[in-house]
Amino acid sequence: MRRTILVIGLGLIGGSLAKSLRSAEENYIIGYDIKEKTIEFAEMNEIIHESCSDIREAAKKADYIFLGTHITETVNILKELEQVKFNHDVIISDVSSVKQTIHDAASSINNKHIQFVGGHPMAGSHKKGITAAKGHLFENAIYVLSPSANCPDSAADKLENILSVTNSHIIKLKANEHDEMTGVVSHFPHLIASALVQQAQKWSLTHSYIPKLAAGGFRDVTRIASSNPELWQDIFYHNKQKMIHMIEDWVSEMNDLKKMLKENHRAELTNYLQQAKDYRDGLGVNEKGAFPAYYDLYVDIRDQTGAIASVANILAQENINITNIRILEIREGITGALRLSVSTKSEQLDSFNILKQNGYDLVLEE
Ligand SMILES: NC(=O)C1=CN([C@@H]2O[C@H](COP(=O)(O)OP(=O)(O)OC[C@H]3O[C@@H](n4cnc5c(N)ncnc54)[C@H](O)[C@@H]3O)[C@@H](O)[C@H]2O)C=CC1
Ligand SMILES: O=C(O)C(=O)Cc1ccc(O)cc1
Repeated sequence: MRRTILVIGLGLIGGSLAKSLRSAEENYIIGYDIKEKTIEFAEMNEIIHESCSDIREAAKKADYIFLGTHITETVNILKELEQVKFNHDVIISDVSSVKQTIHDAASSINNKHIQFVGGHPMAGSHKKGITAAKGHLFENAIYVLSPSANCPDSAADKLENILSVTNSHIIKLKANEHDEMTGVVSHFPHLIASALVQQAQKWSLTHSYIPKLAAGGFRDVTRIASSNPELWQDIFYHNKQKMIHMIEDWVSEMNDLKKMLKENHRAELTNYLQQAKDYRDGLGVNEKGAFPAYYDLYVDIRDQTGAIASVANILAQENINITNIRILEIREGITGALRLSVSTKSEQLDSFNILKQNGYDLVLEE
């Protein structure tokens, strides 16, 4: 049965969703974006079947509408869709990183044809716009659904059904609990990453070697500081109360650490670090967690042409799919470490054995 799906906002997430939904034959995708260039790109690359210039008219044709815009814009578009004179029921969803604002806006909608189910795919990147969109972006990621109070269960079920093409793992959460948890593991870390970079930049004014010394650890923990500033400002603003609470929590945590150092509580500090390590090491083990399960291997390679391709080829011949690949602190002419991730324990062991047989020096992360 053909389904008409309107995607409004064809950026990184809306574009990725449109691509993924388009891969199911029964889906007919109409796309809208305020940027003309984005629509042209979407049409040229067959991300959508057709574009539209009037979202109210396009909405009338749709069975499902996805809002792929930033949160403030999503609230405005919801108000506009409320005015549409639908002659059938329509399921509307969004992809916003904060759910309570959207939930409040959806709850005040007075249009009997609209069934709203909030959504948030827990996958993305530091990039923005349709050129960064990928059809497989949500594969293996958690996809949160947050149905509004007056929405029938059947709407969430239907949405879950059409989202199955994304190969994500759907979980249902209430808006407030979603915002609290993503506040802790997604929003607040972005704030801290930017603060760490700001601190390094200030110190670098008087310590010129800082950029050269900023190696693996600093790069790992600050990767997300390269994300889209307009988007993250909007996310922090809409989750403001929880962010303020977490900043207060953090200040108190830093004060505890300061005290441990000042008073030479070395055993207490070791214990603090050990507890953090144990919790961090345990993340990713559970397949249903927000961190998809991964199993890592560290391979020593030379910095020379084709080094990565050789490793990838050996694993490809064994039908082993590399889910992530990263070069760690590679320096010219010196042996470098390649971190490979695979998705099962047995693939990790097989990769270890086959690469060892091929003469590679490597370690396996337990
Ligand atoms: N960036 C990420 O990693 C993730 C973002 N999200 C959420 O996804 C949503 C979109 O974020 P991104 O895709 O990263 O942003 P983006 O900046 O890549 O895309 C936003 C798109 O919306 C378009 N747009 C702006 N105003 C519009 C309007 N009035 N009507 C139609 N189109 C309009 C823009 O032209 C752009 O193409 C946000 O609500 C964000 O919280 C969710 C998961 C991950
Ligand atoms: O790039 C990363 O690590 C992210 O943090 C991706 C991300 C960004 C925003 C979300 O709401 C969900 C996931």
